[in-house]
Amino acid sequence: MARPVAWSLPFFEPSPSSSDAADRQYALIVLNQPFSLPLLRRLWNACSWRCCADGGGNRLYDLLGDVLGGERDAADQRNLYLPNLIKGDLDSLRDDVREYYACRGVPVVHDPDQYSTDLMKCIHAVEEKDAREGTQSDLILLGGLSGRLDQTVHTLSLLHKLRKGRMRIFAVTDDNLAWVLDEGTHHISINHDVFGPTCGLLPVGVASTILTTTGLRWNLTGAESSFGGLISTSNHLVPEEKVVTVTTSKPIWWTMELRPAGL
Ligand SMILES: Nc1ncnc2c1ncn2[C@@H]1O[C@H](COP(=O)(O)OP(=O)(O)OP(=O)(O)O)[C@@H](O)[C@H]1O
Ligand SMILES: Cc1ncc(C[n+]2csc(CCO)c2C)c(N)n1
Repeated sequence: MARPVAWSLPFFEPSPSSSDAADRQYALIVLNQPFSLPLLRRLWNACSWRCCADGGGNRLYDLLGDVLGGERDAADQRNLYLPNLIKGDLDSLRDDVREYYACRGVPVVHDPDQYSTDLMKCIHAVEEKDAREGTQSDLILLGGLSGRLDQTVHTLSLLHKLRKGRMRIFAVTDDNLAWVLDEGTHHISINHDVFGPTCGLLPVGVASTILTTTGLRWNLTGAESSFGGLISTSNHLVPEEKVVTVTTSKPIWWTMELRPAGL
């Protein structure tokens, strides 16, 4: 029997405990989807390397321009949030944004391949960076769970496919934090100030799975879950339980709601 996998989420802590911070380092990929400034700040500060996927650069640039005080303050803000890389087929990155970041030394890499998405190109860039620098990053995707349905399903499929890789990959929006739990047992540490009340276990990409849980309002005990049958949506985290456990016979998407005031 494989040992349980422990999941802590230090990138959502205002000041991560030194043991969490020492354990793992994170890379951020900003996708072309809306996000709030508090969410950007939290994730940006938790990551040591940041990359924009094509039009993700526009999102970063525009959000940091929406500050009180006019263009000067916007420029100051943008200088505090310079990505390490912008990469993609560059059909979405605006010329003014490209020029702004290129002038400040941000590499803007054009990869014209039309058989891989900008998200895949950026994940590859993180792998290359890790190989180059001898680091091992976990990955946070900012966006990718809403908007266009084909892109959303692409995110669901890609993280499912990459679940056995070296990197842990999380998808984050202002509404959700979600990732794939591989077959086995998982212990997920929950900060109830940040997450809840709702959560879900979504059998995407598997015919069916057998689930046993603790720490949820509606726990499952050896229950079969499938698209054609039961899916645990609109479940609730129990505030008194600091750890949720999930045992699953096949990979499953785990998703938690973010509290609006949690950041
Ligand atoms: N509407 C959307 N809904 C969900 N995710 C999106 C959406 N638009 C973009 N993304 C994510 O942001 C990344 C960058 O998007 P961008 O708009 O720059 O390029 P795209 O041409 O639409 O996407 P791609 O080239 O990857 O197919 C995409 O690879 C995808 O992961
Ligand atoms: C079967 C198949 N379907 C769609 C595409 C198109 N496509 C997939 S990824 C990508 C890059 C977008 O930046 C594009 C255009 C393809 N090549 N093959």
